[in-house]
This record gives sequence, C-alpha cells and structure tokens, in this order.
Amino acid sequence: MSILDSREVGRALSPRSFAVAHQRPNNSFLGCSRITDYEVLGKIGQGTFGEVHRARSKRTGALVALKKIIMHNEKDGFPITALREIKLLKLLSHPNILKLEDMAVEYPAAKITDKRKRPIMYMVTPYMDHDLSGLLDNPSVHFTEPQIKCYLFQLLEGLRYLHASHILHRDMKAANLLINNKGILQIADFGLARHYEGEVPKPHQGGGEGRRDYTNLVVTRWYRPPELLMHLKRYTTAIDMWGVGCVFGEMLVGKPILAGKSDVAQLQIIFELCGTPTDENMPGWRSLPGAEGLVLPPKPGNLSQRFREYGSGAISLLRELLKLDWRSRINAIDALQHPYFRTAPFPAKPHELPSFEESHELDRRKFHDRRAALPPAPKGGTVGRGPHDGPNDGFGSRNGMNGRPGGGGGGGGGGRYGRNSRGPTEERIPAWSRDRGLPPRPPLPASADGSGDHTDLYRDRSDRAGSGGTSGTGIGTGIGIGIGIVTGDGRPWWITMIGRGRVGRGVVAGRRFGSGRGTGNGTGTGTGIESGICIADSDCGLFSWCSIPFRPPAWLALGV
Ligand SMILES: Nc1ncnc2c1ncn2[C@@H]1O[C@H](COP(=O)(O)OP(=O)(O)OP(=O)(O)O)[C@@H](O)[C@H]1O
Repeated sequence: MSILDSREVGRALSPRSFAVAHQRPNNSFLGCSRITDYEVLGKIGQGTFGEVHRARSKRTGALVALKKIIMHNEKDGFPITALREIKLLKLLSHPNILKLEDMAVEYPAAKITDKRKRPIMYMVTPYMDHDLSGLLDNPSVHFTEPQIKCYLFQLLEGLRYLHASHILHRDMKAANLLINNKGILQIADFGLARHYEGEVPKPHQGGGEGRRDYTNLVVTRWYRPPELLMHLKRYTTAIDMWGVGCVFGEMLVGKPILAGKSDVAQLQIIFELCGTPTDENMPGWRSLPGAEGLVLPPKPGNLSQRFREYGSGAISLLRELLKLDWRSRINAIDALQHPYFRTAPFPAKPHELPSFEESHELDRRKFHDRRAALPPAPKGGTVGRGPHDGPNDGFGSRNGMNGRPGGGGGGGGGGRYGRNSRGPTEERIPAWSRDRGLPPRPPLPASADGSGDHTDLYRDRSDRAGSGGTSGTGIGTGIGIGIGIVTGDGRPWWITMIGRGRVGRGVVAGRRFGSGRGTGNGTGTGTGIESGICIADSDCGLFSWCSIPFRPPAWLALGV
C-alpha cells in the first residue's frame, strides 16, 4: 500500500513505517560535510536554540542557513529535540516545508588549550530571505490581499502535507514561517514536532477526535489554542490550525492578534475575540482540567467587528480557523477549498510577489526604532538566555570564520535544546521577542507527569533533568563493523548496518566504507565499516541501525 493509500484510510503508521514510506530520494540529502565546506557570512538569528548563520556552500555556491545545535551540558549529550527535528526534516519532502539538505560537523581544534571535546553539529537548510514575523516588522513592507492569500495558501498546503503525514508541528507561528524573495513560504522549526497517532484529517470532518494523550506544554503562548490553555491532552492536528488562524490575522493587521501576557490573560483575550465557551460552541469544555473554577457569563465575540475592514471572506475563514471547538475547527484540506481563495482579489502567484529587504530576527533590531507601536513585551524577562556557550561556541577561531566576538552574545543557553538556565516552570523570551514583544514558549513541566506521552519533548527534558527515567542521549566516537542487507538494482546500493553501540539509534555521522551487492531488484548482503561520531537516543535500545548509501557523496544517514 502506498503512503497515499494509507493516508486515505487514515491508519496511523508507526514512526518506523512512516519513515520508510517517506524516504526522501537519496540525492536530496547530501550527508555530512565539514563546516569548512561552507563559507560563513554572518549571523541571522539568535534564539533559544543558539544561532542561525547565513553561509555559502563552497561546493555549489548556493546560499544556505546553518543552524547550530547547542549542547549546553555535554553530559546530557545530543539534544533529543534536535534529533527529532533532524529525523523528521530528513523524511519530509514538500515545497512548503523547509528542506534539510545536509549536516555539517565542526571538529574541535587539535590544540590542547581548546577545552571543547565534542564536535558541533549544524543543520544545513536552504537560505530563506525572511521569516514572516521579521517581514511584518519591516515598516516599509505592506502586504496586499493577493499576497496574504498566496502566503496563507502555501502555509495550508504545507500543513495539509504535514498532517496527512501524521505530523503535528506544535509551534505554528509567524517566526517559524520562512519566505524567500521568489514568494515561496516554507514551514520551519520542527523542534517541537512529533508523530501524530490519531486519524489524519478528512474533508468536512475538522480535526476529528484525538486518540491518545500528549503533553499540552507546546505552542508559543500567543498562538496556543484554547483547548491547550485549558490543558486538553488528547489534542489533534487542530492545534496547528488555530496557529494558522493567528498567523492569518497577524498578516491582516500587521501584528500578533492575541498577545496575552499570561495564560489566564491569553484565554481572556481569546474569549473576547471568539466568544465565551458554551456547550454549543465548545462541547465538553467544562470537563477540561483548566476550566475548573472558570465562571464565564455568555458573551459573543467581537471577531466580525475587529476584522470588518478585511471583508466577509476573510472573516468567515478566520472564524473557521479560530473555532473554540477543536473537533469542528476547519482542517487544512477544507481551508484550502474556502471561498476566500476563490473570490477576487485572487491569490497572487509566488513569482508575482515583490522582493523585500532581508528580514530576520537580527535585522529586526534595525526596524525596531522605526516602528511606532510595538506590542508590549510579555512578562518573563530574558530567562532561557543562559550562560555563554563556552566550549560549544562553534566556528572556532581556528578556522577564522565569522568570528563571534570573544564568544559574546551568550549563545542562547537554556533553549529548547538546553535546560540548565531556567527553572522547571520558568518561561523565557526568545531573542526575537526582545524586539517585537513576542511571547515566551510554553514552560517546562514541573515534573514528568506520566501523561503517557513517553516520547514527548518536555517529558524527555525533565527526564534528563534528573527525575529518573532514561539515561539520556549520548554522543560518542567509535568504529563499527556491520553486516546487513543490500537492496537495489544489482549495483551496490544501500546497506542497513546493525551494530552494537554505547547508545541507541540516532544520527550517525562519519566516514563509512563498505561494499555490497544486490541481486536484481531483490536483496543481497553487504559488509561495512564505519568510523565517526554517533549521536543517539538511548531510550531506543542497544543497537544502532543505519542505512548507508554507497553512492558517494552521501555517507551520512539517520537511523529511524
Ligand atoms: N533556512 C533559513 N533561512 C533563513 N533564516 C533562517 C533559516 N532558518 C532559521 N532562520 C532564522 O532563524 C530564526 C530561528 O530559527 P528556528 O526557528 O529554526 O530556531 P529556533 O531555535 O526554533 O528558534 P526559536 O525557538 O527562538 O523560535 C528564524 O526565525 C529565522 O529568522
């Protein structure tokens, strides 16, 4: 059965079969390069994750973005959230999803004085000229309706693909939507994404019912739907659709439409816009844990009033996206069919859109002073902006590239990929919010609460924080020998290595040598030897699996 067939019947694929069914073409992922294969041109983002740099591939001349994976505490090993982001991105292939093209490794300097022992890994993606949040902050940029429709349509196309592929993004927001000067929009930042085990959305059926519990500590507050704010754990793809509604409204008015300063305030302003919950517009809301003690006199929302200047089509779609009832909230399939896209003015074609001055989170600072009315900065201070990265700085002075001045700037400790600079319930403000007043991400849970979301990010982070549980992730160097199966067309092709490791399956980067021979279109055997670094997720068992392409130059593969 093809992946499409399985989507149609809505069967929840296991993560492994999902991965197998989504295997990207071999030539779409370079493998693992050295950082010196790229010429670093400058920093474009500094978030909680660390840094994003603009760079040029010395091999192809193409502009790329390098996202550094920070390891705040080397003992914790390679962040599991980064592992998941890499694994998911490597599997996905859609024009509206940011493509992971390569991984780049920066090895520590040989000098004895260099305390850094571990290599630094960078995710390599195509360079995009803007993120939507930065673009909206640029006072010289004014979106037209055809332009908004064009971006929104692409966003929905990307999300339809993600949801049909059983993936929840869980951090839908303007800052995570990248746009280039060819008018293409791509969904980025899969650090909170995860495999979704419920049924995939079907036409005219909204988001449907959830099948299992996940943590509700996801989604940046201003884009967080009411069911999450009221602690629903059995949520669905509808949580991303709420975020689309917030982004749509933001494109219309030019700034975030639901900028709550606390979770309680967030619910309040949602109810002002969408009306207070009732048994009709949000069935079952009273039994949500977060609804306890809420006394809400029925009150209609002011959405039509607030958005009246944008016309009935926009209001109607916005209303569908911002439905309090997550079960009947419109899904991406139906949103793409909404009359809004079929009435004049029609969506622009991407190539018709104007190009703009680059707008990234660091560029945003230059717009700050020019901006008349910024939304107020949310509470929370700059928590999460942890200590200096120290040995994990990257682009070390030995290669003379980019030269982060004296290691200054803090490197964004304690972000999604780290944990040590904020308390378990603290929230933090990403770097970009300093300029635009964007909200903190969800707080870490006080404890792993056994919600059943065993593979969840926060759950894993709290495990790593020492509450027991698994032994964490690891990174190590080693050499391995494996035998495996070769599939292909008679020529050496793929071999799946099974090797014993200190850590479980995960990212393996290094040089591999091997040989194998397939029989026709069937299978065969092969042997191989690998050396390099292995970054893995220790809750996955003792054995490491890696598929090794023998066709150069791809010699990195992610285990699934
Ligand atoms: N491929 C890219 N091209 C251009 N800019 C990029 C690219 N990837 C990321 N950026 C810039 O870096 C910023 C942060 O990237 P990303 O969202 O992936 O990291 P993050 O750690 O998840 O950030 P945060 O947690 O602070 O939202 C983006 O908002 C964008 O401005």
